[in-house]
Amino acid sequence: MSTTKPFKVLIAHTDVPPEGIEILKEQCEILQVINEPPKNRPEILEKIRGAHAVIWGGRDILNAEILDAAGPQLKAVSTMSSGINNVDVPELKKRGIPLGSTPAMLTVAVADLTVGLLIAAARRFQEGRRKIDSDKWDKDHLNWMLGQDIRDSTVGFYGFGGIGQAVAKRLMGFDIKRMLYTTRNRVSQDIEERFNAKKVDFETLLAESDFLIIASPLTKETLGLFNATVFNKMKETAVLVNVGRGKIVNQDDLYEALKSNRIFAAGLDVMDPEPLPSNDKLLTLDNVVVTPHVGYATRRTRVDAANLASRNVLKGLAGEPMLSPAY
Ligand SMILES: O=CC(=O)O
Repeated sequence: MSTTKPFKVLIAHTDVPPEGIEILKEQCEILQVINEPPKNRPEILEKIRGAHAVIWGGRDILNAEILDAAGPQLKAVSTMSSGINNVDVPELKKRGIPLGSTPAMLTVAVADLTVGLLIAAARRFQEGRRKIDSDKWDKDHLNWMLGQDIRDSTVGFYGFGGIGQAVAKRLMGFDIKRMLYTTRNRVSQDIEERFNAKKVDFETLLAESDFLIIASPLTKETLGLFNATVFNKMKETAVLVNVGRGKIVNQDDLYEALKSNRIFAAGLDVMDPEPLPSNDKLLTLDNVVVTPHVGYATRRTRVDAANLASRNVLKGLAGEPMLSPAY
């Protein structure tokens, strides 16, 4: 009996959790990339030939070259991520290929980490660790290592989609005073009421936030938006948290703002570039806490994301709308 399956799917990641792609197996032959990025482009170009769908990931860009190598039968692409900046979206659209992504699967894990970064930056975890490492633990002064209070604070969100709202939900337990948000479109009244959140203009967000959380995608409008001019409009006690994309922040300007204590601290899961070199000047500062873009690096989240990406491509292959379309 022939075991030929109607579709071929390329998994362009080396280590997608197998249980996340199990559902593809009934209908699809699975081709898996074996070599690690960034050196696996030749392998991808080779293996994608004749593929009907691809689960895309990593740093490399899925662009015309990859699509040409695949051939005209390619019907569906899904990332296992929220951001789709590793895909040439106009090129896919031009060819009428649907793109899926998996933002909803990431929300909880990223929101948890955001709260962690907020606390770590506000309460000076990085500096505290360095004090211990350098035998500078001061037991004699009451004003040593004082941090910022979260209770009764104003938390501002630049971007108030799924991740922002999940952070807001978690922060409800911290007795904060109010939440402000800046987005292009107002969220529903129901959501505003649930979080006691108010839409404000960018200037107000900067001036009034004690904690300012960037949870928005990288776009032409957000590229480099958080620069020296912006930091100069923030409170000196403000804590900035970025879980969006590194390039939303002008990192040289952030370095200066932190070094001069123009703002109090920053907690960053995203940087520019990534990986951030270990000799980057940002890492010399006490008042920045960094994590290596691990917002959604939890076991369950990876499986969920792979599962949704698989379901997206199965829908695309069936000519149906994807469960989580990126456009
Ligand atoms: O940053 C993570 C993602 O966009 O999935």
